[in-house]
Parts: sequence; C-alpha cells; structure tokens
Amino acid sequence: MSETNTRMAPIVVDHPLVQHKLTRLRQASTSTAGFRRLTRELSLLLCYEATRDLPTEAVEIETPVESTTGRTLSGKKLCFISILRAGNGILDGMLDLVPAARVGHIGLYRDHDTLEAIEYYMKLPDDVAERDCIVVDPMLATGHSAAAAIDRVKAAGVTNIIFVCLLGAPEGMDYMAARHPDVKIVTCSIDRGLNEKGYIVPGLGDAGDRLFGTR
Ligand SMILES: O=P(O)(O)OC[C@H]1O[C@H](OP(=O)(O)OP(=O)(O)O)[C@H](O)[C@@H]1O
Ligand SMILES: O=c1cc[nH]c(=O)[nH]1
Ligand SMILES: [Mg+2]
Repeated sequence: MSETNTRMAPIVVDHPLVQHKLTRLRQASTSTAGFRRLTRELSLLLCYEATRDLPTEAVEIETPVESTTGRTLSGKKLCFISILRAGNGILDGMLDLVPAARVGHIGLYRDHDTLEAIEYYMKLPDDVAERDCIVVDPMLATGHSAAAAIDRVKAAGVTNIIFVCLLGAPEGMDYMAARHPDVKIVTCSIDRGLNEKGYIVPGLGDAGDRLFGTR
C-alpha cells in the first residue's frame, strides 16, 4: 500500500487515565460489565480529544454577578456514526458528552476468511451531509470496515469526518491513509500488528464479543 504525502497524522491519546483504563480493558480477566464500563469511560476521553478543534463563537451572557462574554460551539452540528455492533460501545460515552448529536448506524461484519467487510445495515440522518461526522468503532485492524463505512458516509455527502477507535494496527492506519487520507484518526494506541487471523496484537480480543458477552 503506497503512502500518500497528505496523510493526516493520527492522534494517539497518551493521557495517563487513558493508558490506565486501556490496560484494564486489554486484560482477559476483565469482566463483560467491566469491559463495557471502561469502553464508555475511554470514549468520553476520546470524544474530548476528537472534538478539540470544533469552532466556537463569542456569546454575551449574564452570570448571577455581571455580564460577560463566553464561548459556545458554532459551525456545523455533529453526527456520530457507529459501526455495528461494537461501535455502539463507544457511542454511549460520546453521547454522554454531546447529547444533542444525531446518530447514524452502519452494520458491517468481517468475513473471517477474507477479512473483507460485509455490509448488512445502514441508516443515516436525512441531514447528515450538513453535519460534521465522527465515525466510531473500537478496532481498526485491516482497516476494511472503517474504510467501507467512510465510503458510505462520503457517498452521503459528508465532507468532514473523524474516525475514533480504541486500538489501531499499523496495517489499518496505512490502509486508511491510502483510502481516506483526509480523515483524522483518534485512538488510544497503535499496536504492534495483526496476527494470522487478522486480530490486533497484543490487542484486546474481539471487541464486540467482549462488549456483549457473546463468546
Ligand atoms: O479493520 P477490520 O479488519 O475491518 O476489523 C475491525 C472490525 O472488526 C470488528 O467488527 P466485527 O466484524 O467483529 O463485528 P462485530 O462488531 O459485530 O463484532 C470491529 O468492531 C471492526 O468493525
Ligand atoms: O483484534 C481485533 C480485530 C478486529 N476486530 C476485533 O474485534 N478485534
Ligand atoms: Mg466482533
């Protein structure tokens, strides 16, 4: 996969709280309830980073003491897009921080043999093209799922997209840089690579199964 010059550098959030929670999340001994809670907490912290460059505007307000000028969010409204099913684990924390955001869903699963993304569902808000979008999925392994989801989001007319994940592999980072160099990636870690089954190593296992207790 050739590298492009316009590749946007990924943001790896190395805050001590993030790294502590990520380590607990990785541990095989962490329960389903613990995994879900840690994912939600990490999502809040990732959302904080992903929204760092949102534009703001000055507004005049009255505090109980005097008039002052504050800043509020301006510009396009937000839409979170969850890649089902594991993306829903991230969505909860994001919505805690931005409760007014609209939400889209794209259903994809990885074919275990080919590692290609197979689509089974899509529902985006009617006005998605007028919004900035944050696409969420805990794992960026080969990058096939994220790239396929972002193809769909761009086809719906969205021009400003950020991808948020808990873990990325270098392979997925390269694939995204080639397919969607304009998309900023925010993650807790870029791990060593992929194993022969396409799992991130050291990773955290199958995020969907660990979130929903399906295996
Ligand atoms: O980068 P890739 O190689 O495409 O792998 C990442 C995808 O794999 C996982 O989903 P999975 O297919 O396990 O579906 P699930 O969320 O329903 O468990 C994960 O949540 C990503 O969507
Ligand atoms: O390690 C991985 C790779 C893809 N999907 C997961 O859930 N985990
Ligand atoms: Mg899964």
